[in-house]
Amino acid sequence: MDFLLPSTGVIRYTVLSALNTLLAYGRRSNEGPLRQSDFDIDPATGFLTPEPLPRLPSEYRIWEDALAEAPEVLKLGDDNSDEAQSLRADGEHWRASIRSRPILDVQRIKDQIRLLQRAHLVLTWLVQYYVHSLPEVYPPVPKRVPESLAVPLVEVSRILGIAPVITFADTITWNWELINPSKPATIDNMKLAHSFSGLDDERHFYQVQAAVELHGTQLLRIIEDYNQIPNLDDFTSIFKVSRDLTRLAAIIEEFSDLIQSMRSGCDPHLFYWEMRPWYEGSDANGPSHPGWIYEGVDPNAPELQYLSGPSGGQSTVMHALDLFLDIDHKLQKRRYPLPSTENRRADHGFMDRMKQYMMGSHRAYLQRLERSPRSIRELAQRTPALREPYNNAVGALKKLRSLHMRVACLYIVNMSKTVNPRVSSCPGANMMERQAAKMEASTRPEKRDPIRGTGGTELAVLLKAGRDATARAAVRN
Ligand code: HEM
Repeated sequence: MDFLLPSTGVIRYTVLSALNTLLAYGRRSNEGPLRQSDFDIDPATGFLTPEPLPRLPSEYRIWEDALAEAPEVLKLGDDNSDEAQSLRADGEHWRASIRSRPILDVQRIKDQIRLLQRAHLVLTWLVQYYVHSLPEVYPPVPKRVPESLAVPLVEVSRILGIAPVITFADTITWNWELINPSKPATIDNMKLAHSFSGLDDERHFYQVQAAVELHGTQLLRIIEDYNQIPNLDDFTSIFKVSRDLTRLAAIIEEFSDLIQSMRSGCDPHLFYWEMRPWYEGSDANGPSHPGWIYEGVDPNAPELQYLSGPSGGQSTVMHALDLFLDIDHKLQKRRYPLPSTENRRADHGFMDRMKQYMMGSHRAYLQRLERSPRSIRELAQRTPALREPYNNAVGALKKLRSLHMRVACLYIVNMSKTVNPRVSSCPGANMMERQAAKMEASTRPEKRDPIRGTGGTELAVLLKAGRDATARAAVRN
């Protein structure tokens, strides 16, 4: 049964990863109270950096310049509009210059976390621009990421402990600037730094998610307070926990309102056809499609397993919430109602895998939270006065996941049935393309792959399983 065993690369990576975490956090071997400041979490901005990332120093200027130029000259590879055709030569020139660039050494910035984050952002955006502007070919072939991008990206990612691909951090938590630099980082004083489509819809899409992250700082404070209460059994402590759980339910409802507000500024059709194609990672089309090749990088390098696109599943705030309320996504605990057959079929490793797309320090925060001996669910089970507030928080999270499923359905499942607007400017080809799309749609149920999320997962099954796992956390009276 060799195929069930992890490869030596994976074992090496797991051991190195564990060693890394031990070395970085060894100072706290005698773990004291959980403190956010130990994990590069800012009290005001949470998992967002406290200030906008600085630009890279002059020796990396070719990366910054290429990123500034990309939106001017690159279009999606399947774009045959007149404008795209007129830019084709410029686009090829941009890609050729990326291929001809030297491999820059990142050692000079290896101790400067904000510059490393900026390098990750710039390189991952360049990779997406490069790969998705390549002209489409049939049958599809693996897309090759030039070594001038791939090699430094893998190196920077190793230092940060994050996947070498565009992540939630590169699009949301690091991708902003201040409107008024003399004022603090609040959602009203932030503007988007980079956008693929240039559309207001893309700005809104990022802004809503950044608002959830910023709002999440209140939730992080509740978690920290909970972990610092000296004695959980006295009346004052129970009263505080009860009040905090009630506040937590309200915060989760506010997250839901934010998700709901996506519709007011982000058009589903534009999201699906103009924005989402730029985010796709190596596995977006499922296992039967060829993925990407990182030139100059050992193809067995363990981090190359993590090349999916960005996903809300990479939000550290949402993971912290799940861990605090003890949501069992992996179906390891005996809870009721028992999981449905469809729930069992879901990708139970998804949320765990998504942690590899976070900064090492944020992943370490989650690991520390996971090891916390104080389960709030167990406390609620043995304390009648806490059952209702706990269940209300779980109920609010279940409602959020139901709402999120509807949003994902509207923006992805429904839109996947519409026709790609990027068809040839030639009316004849246009008509043929539409005809082909119609025929494809009519054969869809039997022939098409399942609808996948940005992270390459079977979307509906995954999201339903997450909602049901949440509902199962509720404690019984
Ligand atoms: C247009 C808006 C959105 C769409 C289309 C969307 C779509 C998706 C999809 C397809 C997944 C499945 C996993 C994957 O492969 O990526 C997912 C997961 C997830 N999304 Fe969203 N999402 C949207 C907005 C949000 C927002 C605003 C949040 C912030 C709370 C969020 C949080 C999550 C979380 C936490 C997951 C992991 C699965 C789970 O916890 O249930 N999403 N999303």
